[in-house]
Amino acid sequence: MASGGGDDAGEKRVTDRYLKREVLGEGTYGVVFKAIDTKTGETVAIKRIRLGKYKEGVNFTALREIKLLKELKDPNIIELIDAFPYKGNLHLVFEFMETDLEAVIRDRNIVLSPADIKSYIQMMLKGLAFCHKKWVLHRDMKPNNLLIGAEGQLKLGDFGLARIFGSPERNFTHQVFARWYRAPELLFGTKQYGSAVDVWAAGCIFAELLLRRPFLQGSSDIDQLGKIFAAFGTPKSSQWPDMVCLPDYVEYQFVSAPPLRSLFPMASDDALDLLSRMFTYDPKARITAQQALEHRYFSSVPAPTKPNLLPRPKLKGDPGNDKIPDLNLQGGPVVVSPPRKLRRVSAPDGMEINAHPAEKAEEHPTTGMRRSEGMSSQSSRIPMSVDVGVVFGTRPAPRPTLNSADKSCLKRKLDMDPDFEYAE
Ligand SMILES: Nc1ncnc2c1ncn2[C@@H]1O[C@H](COP(=O)(O)OP(=O)(O)OP(=O)(O)O)[C@@H](O)[C@H]1O
Repeated sequence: MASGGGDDAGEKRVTDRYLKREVLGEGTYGVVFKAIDTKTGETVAIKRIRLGKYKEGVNFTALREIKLLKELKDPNIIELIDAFPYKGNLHLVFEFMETDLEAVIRDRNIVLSPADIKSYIQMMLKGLAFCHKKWVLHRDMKPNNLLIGAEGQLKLGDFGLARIFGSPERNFTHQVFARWYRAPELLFGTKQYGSAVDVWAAGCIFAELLLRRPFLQGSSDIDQLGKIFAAFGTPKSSQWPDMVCLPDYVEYQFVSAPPLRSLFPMASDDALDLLSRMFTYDPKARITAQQALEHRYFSSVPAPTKPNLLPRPKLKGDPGNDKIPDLNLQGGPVVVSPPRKLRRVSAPDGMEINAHPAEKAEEHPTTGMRRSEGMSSQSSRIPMSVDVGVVFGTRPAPRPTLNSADKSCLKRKLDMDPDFEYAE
């Protein structure tokens, strides 16, 4: 996993129980570091969430949900071992995982066989199906949230955290997920969504394993829809009747879908069939995680590779491991644009998408050129080529603060280690 220098390398202990080791990295919610659980001798990963930045306080719902996550135990879900406040931060203790699926996909020395891909997808769907059965949505499915243990087992990480803490860059309810993994109903602004959004994202991850690059790399929400429509065709209202009622729905120029086989030339017929069901436009008609597990793709040959036989990416500290370049394959933080109305643009060959004036003035991620500055009308067409992920920066996050009442509540509410002494 990622490693790096710590901002508090001098601090050795997190409570009497956890002995701190190196920083593993920093994500949306805060710093993650390695630690030793002196009670069990196990290595753990502690995610430190800065509560000081939260404005509205950690409410009872959040505490209840953290408690719920602690009870969410499944072989394909990262275990939340413990949760406690310490020095004004909330600490979430997870089982330690060696690497993640993004590292596997990016490691050019790894050849993934169809059986390996099947194994990863099966483990991902098992974790997802378990959580959906318990009425928990993930809402941030992407390859670097799929962690891989020393025995090759894949586990879903960050489950439910998007719901509990939200995300600094995703202020609106439908702005969950990194953009490339966002379902079309979210891009059309739905506020009422269900487990189907996780299945769409899982389909994107399946596609990414097959292609070894992110599948639908939109550079803005509008562009993301354009990428989706270019791949699967513009949805007809007969395919997705509720689409026209969605808050940000606008009519798009009709684009017909290329054969799915042309997008995934190496995939088996069964893999393509499952993919097409995971990418069904109407969330109500989209296959569920449980149904996907029962799809013939998993019972046909080849059988999924056993987790302990899956290829292992080079890890930090492995001999001869070069630094993996940071390609920002996830697209980075997502900037939320104010709600906007779209206007239609002419479509000479039926391939242009509707573009908003603000969209047209957006800076091109790689050329730095503004769309309105001399980019030909071709540039607003839905490109089928792959863009590199873009980070446009972040904006300050409104976050709840933890007041003393919240702190004592947190201490009471979390099912904490009886040995733990709360210390400021
Ligand atoms: N259970 C774990 N075991 C080992 N490393 C972990 C664990 N959880 C997270 N990490 C590592 O810690 C770092 C930060 O993880 P975190 O989940 O906070 O953010 P992220 O996944 O990098 O980004 P985002 O917050 O956008 O999902 C990453 O390098 C991640 O791989």
